[in-house]
Amino acid sequence: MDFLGIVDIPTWLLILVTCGVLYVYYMTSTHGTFKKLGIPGPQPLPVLGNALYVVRKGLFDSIVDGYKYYKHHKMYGIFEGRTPVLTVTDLDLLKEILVKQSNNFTNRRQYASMAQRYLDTILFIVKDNEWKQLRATLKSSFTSSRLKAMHPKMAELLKQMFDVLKEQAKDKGQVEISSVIGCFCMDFIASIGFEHNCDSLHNPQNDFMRVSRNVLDSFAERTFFFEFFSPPFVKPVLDQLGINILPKSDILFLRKFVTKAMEARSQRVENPDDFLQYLIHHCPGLGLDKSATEGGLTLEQIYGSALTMILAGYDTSAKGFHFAVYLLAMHPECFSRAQREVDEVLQGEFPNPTNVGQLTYLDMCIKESIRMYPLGFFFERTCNKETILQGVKIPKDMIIRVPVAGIHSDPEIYTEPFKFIPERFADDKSRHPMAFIPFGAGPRSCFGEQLAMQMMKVGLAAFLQVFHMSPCVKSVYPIRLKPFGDIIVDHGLWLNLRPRQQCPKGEPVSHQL
Ligand code: HEM
Repeated sequence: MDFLGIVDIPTWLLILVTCGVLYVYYMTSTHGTFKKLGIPGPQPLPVLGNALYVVRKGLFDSIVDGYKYYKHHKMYGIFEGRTPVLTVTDLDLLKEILVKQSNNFTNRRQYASMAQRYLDTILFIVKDNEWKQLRATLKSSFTSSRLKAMHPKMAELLKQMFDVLKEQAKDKGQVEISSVIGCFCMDFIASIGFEHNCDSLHNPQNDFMRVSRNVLDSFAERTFFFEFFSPPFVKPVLDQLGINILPKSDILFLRKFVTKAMEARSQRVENPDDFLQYLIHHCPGLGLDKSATEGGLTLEQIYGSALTMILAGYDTSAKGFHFAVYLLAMHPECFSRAQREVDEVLQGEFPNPTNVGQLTYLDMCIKESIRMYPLGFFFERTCNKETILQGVKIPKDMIIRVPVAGIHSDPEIYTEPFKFIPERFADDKSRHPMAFIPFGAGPRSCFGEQLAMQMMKVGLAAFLQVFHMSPCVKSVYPIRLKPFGDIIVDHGLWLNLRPRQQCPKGEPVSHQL
């Protein structure tokens, strides 16, 4: 093509350059948003926004640093590529957004490139009234009586986990705990969710575990790049091409698993009282229980909720559990105090949902562990409608980020925040309600908090009954995290495990070495 009568440029090159210019313009066109609103923030680069800082520091540390730097500005804005993200650092403002005016901040960011059509009924993702209805229907799936009913299964699997750990500790006593605890949590979730015995403790490579792990890892690894650099109109195209945050084949595998489990139940006279049965019971479309028609679930919502259980339930609890065990092992004084408490209070009785309520120091240890390593180290809301907060206009659709990791490591709230000091949780009342939010806050907070806390308390108490633990030569402390994705440890969690000579009377110890 003849360009201005001067040079002969090939058409393809002209198209390419035009597309490039349009892309740069499009990706940069939002970068004045925060200036217009009078909100401070680091200067964005064309196209990249503030991605380079996140790449250099890692997501976790960039949230801690951002909070520290902008704390006294109450909020600051960054750009993920072209997407403005408003991080709120003021605790009163956060209470306003998450609790008092939560009706204006109901939803989360929508991941257009997430194989969305298979996941748009997941509780974490659904919006507005659908979210309200779904949350209300699922509300009683984890009542305290249902949680108690799950306990025998938990005790049985803990016993199996301790046997595996004892076997691994036989030689030098050195054990990597994160993978074994991960297998325990997966077996527990599969069991209480779907009466499925995937036996990851003895076969960690089973399909259910492999596929679930792959879905979680893909989400952790790919989200950053998808969200930063692909403009919204490109995401559906990528989706059509099969390029997604989540591997479609794995999602389909998990859906098929749920379908098969439901089909098997339709042939049986008696069914287990697990999470899947709860969902089936609440799905009038399946015609199983006419009393459940009011506010019932659709078949797609059953798939979404089953996936929620697998994806939200397993990894979070596993990490919560392994951080607590590891941190205690790295702090011998805290370990001894927690073990003494377990021995004195439980008197050899196996921990259960009721008796662990008396373990106040253990509770502090778990809180301190999820303070230091909050698995949801940030979470988000979007603004449903324009809202004025302390004189600042928050436009509709703005993404609001809650910098949990920053708040949890604020030295004005927690002295020596990078030290493990469970005693700081002896007095919870003087702290601002938004200063400790490992499970989020307000009506959209974590749905599985009670289940997760029960797993961690019972599991940790049983651990202390059965093992002595201490650092070993392979232990790394302070813990190093991977720079991207979820909160992922960058090394094995190795420690020394010695089965205790004095057995408690409860179940698992009969398997002592
Ligand atoms: C230690 C373990 C866990 C931690 C630290 C954790 C943390 C969180 C956080 C920070 C949020 C966002 C809250 C917000 O936006 O205000 C969340 C949401 C959620 N969590 Fe958890 N979680 C854990 C375990 C679980 C378990 C075991 C399940 C399910 C069985 C679960 C299911 C969910 C769901 C469904 C949501 C979305 C709720 C909604 O949108 O209504 N979580 N979790």
